[in-house]
Amino acid sequence: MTDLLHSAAAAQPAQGRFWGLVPCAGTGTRAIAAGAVSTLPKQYQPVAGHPLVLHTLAAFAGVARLLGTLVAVAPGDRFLDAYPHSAWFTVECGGPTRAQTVLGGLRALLARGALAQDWVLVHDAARCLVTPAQIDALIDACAGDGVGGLLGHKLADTLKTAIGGPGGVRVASTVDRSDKWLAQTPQMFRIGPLIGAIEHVGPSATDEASAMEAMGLHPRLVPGGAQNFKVTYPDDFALATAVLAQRMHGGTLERFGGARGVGMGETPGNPFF
Ligand SMILES: Nc1ccn([C@@H]2O[C@H](COP(=O)(O)OP(=O)(O)OP(=O)(O)O)[C@@H](O)[C@H]2O)c(=O)n1
Ligand SMILES: C[C@](O)(CO)[C@H](O)COP(=O)(O)O
Repeated sequence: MTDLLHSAAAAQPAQGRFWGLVPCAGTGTRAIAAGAVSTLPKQYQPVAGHPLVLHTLAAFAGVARLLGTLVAVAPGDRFLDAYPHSAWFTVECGGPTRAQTVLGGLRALLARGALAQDWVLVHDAARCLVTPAQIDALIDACAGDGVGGLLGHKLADTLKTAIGGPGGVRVASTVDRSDKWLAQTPQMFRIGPLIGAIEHVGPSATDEASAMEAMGLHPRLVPGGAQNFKVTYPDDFALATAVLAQRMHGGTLERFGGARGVGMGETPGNPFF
């Protein structure tokens, strides 16, 4: 894959090169119900018949402009060895927090031929419903931007703050939601500035945009969609399965016929792709 990475990078103009980076080193403590039979990390739990992260990676494989996608896994994690594909490769650079995993992945991209001015699209392994069209829309919206940006979703519900006390959790106030968005991924920034921002803000940054914001920048918000949610709680597996099943049976699962020819049997011995 490294050779392929270098030759693919050499073939593209340096100003408009795009990489994927999928942090995949979490454990999913909120998603795995207490007493669950399987303690596999959530990104490897079966969803619509396949490990969750493979749906995520299939979407990235369907985006022609990506030179490759680095999947940042925990040290010693060989789960994805069983699913080789020309569009992605794993690096065991997972850290104790998501930001540390992302930082390890960014440095690994540079070590493998990416340039500091290249764009990177960082995307949660756990957002398995993203589509190639959404990823392309983010690239279209941000490739000419001086900062970069992210997919987001405007808040649909009334927003409350809470106070806890002996009487249980109670409403403290209702907040104006007119300017509130839920931050989604992918989040797209140039590799060099993003490394600088994460190093500056430290390991607790929960997303790339907040690190860039800490540098005084204002990332572009690009509408994603309600379906691009993050599988976080036990109920989310059923919801993700239902959406994927509907897309498969409705014939709208474009990721299976993506730009890289992602279809059944591309990789011998791999039943998914
Ligand atoms: N140290 C970490 C923590 C998280 N992630 C990744 O970051 C994404 C978003 O994080 P989240 O949904 O919070 O995943 P977990 O940390 O696994 O979940 P939890 O907080 O419930 O344990 C996931 O794809 C997860 O694998 C990571 O790569 N490295
Ligand atoms: C990056 C993210 O998906 C934006 O919503 C999210 O912050 C990651 O999950 P976490 O629970 O904050 O680790």
